[in-house]
Amino acid sequence: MFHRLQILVHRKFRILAFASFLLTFLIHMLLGLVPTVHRTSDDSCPCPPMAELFPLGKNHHRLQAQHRKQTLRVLQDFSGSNGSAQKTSQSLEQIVDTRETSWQVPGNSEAGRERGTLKTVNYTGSKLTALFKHPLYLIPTPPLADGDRLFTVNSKERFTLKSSGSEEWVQAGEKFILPTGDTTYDTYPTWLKFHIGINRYELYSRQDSLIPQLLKELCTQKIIATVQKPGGTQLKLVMSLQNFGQALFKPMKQSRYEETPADFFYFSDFERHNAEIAAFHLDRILDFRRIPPVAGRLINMTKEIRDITTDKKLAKTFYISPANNVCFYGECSYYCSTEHALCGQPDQIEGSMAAFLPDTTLAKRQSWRSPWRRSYHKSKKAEWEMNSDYCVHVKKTPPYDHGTRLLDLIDMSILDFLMGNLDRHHYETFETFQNDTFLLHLDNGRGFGRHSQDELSILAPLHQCCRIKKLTYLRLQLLATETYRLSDIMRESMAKDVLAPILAEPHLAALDRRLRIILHIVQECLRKEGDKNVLGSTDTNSQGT
Ligand SMILES: Nc1ncnc2c1ncn2[C@@H]1O[C@H](COP(=O)(O)OP(=O)(O)OP(=O)(O)O)[C@@H](O)[C@H]1O
Ligand SMILES: [Mn+2]
Repeated sequence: MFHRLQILVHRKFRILAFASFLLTFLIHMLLGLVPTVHRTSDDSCPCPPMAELFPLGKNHHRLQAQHRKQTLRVLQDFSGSNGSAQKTSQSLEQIVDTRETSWQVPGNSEAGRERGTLKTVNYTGSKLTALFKHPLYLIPTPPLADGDRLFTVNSKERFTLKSSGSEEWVQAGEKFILPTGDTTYDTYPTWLKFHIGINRYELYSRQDSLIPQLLKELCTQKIIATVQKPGGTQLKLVMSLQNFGQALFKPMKQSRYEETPADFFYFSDFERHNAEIAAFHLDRILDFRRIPPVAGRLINMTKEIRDITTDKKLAKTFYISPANNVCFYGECSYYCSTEHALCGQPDQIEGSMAAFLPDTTLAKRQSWRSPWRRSYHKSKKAEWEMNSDYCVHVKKTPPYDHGTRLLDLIDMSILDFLMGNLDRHHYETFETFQNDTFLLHLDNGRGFGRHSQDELSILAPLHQCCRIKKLTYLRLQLLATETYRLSDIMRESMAKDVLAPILAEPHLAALDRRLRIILHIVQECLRKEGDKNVLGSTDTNSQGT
């Protein structure tokens, strides 16, 4: 009898997990496949009813064809000849009160337990709110032209389980609460709004209630299915949420208060869940908006992983430790053994929940090797480490010879230097936008390992190329002022996370120190090479914001 019950429960979970996957897939199909009709389209909309959009196979081909058809937007001319853009940048410089800036480089759960040690901050009001109201954070992105959105949306189609055309969803639907609302858009779940908001210039927009809502859902929505994410070196899980959204879960592998030992190579350190969370906040504060939203969450390993996983191999790695805690180690190419097991207290474990990007069958991504990647070898050096003229070659090599790609990469090195991330071997872009788009900064788990050392080599792209986006430079200057001090803003931004404090105070202090180092390097470049060469003309566009 008990055995039969077990089979029944198991089957039910499998159906649920399958239904969740299918639903996610179908929603994207639905959005991607509707003939190109923009939200503003009028009554002449030739959209077929959703039922006609299936079966999947047929639609998959149609989708690919549509993606191919999307015409590449002609490169905007953001060069110095664009008078208005130049004027904007000049006036922006005046916005930053440089009197407040210090240019001197100086001599160059677990969370709950440590909450008491948080530094007392003696300022009133919200520095974060003030920052996001600053003119440097209000510069609009360019108007979106055809082909600038990742998905085209049928403006008339409301999101309902029935409209999905999937029997499984409709059956599973009783258990799920779907959004309702007056407009079609109101009926989309938050994760879907996030996906359809992605465009050539940004992963998400600035002043939007969407991201706080998405973060909230990532840490509160019921987890209905959990499986391992294949690929990569360390264990990570894909969790399906009650509203059919998905998250990439990285469990806590080491304490946020434990500094990476000086003798460790960057490639042998464990990833840090808190680094994933902090990286998202930092990226947003720098106004890059190139990291998918990440929230912390305390997971019940028994109920939210073991009991609901359809992954037998994963379930088999669960055990009870001598201290009576629940542990598991999963399957992966490194660190997936009893010696590296993840243990809860007794079955609660902290982790990071990253909002999932759209499925790659719907929005293909291109992976690029970083020209400044490390050798990933104990004694071998990469070319850029031996050749100080390395940037000259990079500048001549596509896609770095054109548009803002090199400047985008320099932005990324600034982000990585601030958090001490040496592990940026690749970056990704959405293929449909080809070479003229933002860079996705995925995989930030190796940041925030060391606070007592500043790894200057991460800044090699800035140092060797002596170029930076003007707007990045202006924002960095702003964040070096007392009023908008980076560490204060980061502390405040991360305080909203359920796992706060996310970063130990020495890591926050390191941010301010590293920021001064970056500014010092830029100033040296400006002194040596002049504004025109350093603050490259291609960054005067809004894409550079
Ligand atoms: N938020 C996300 N949504 C969807 N896919 C993601 C997301 N974040 C990362 N990925 C994909 O998952 C892959 C593995 O993720 P990640 O790089 O963080 O793991 P990893 O174990 O550190 O991998 P590696 O060992 O190769 O560095 C990435 O290459 C990326 O394509
Ligand atoms: Mn990694």
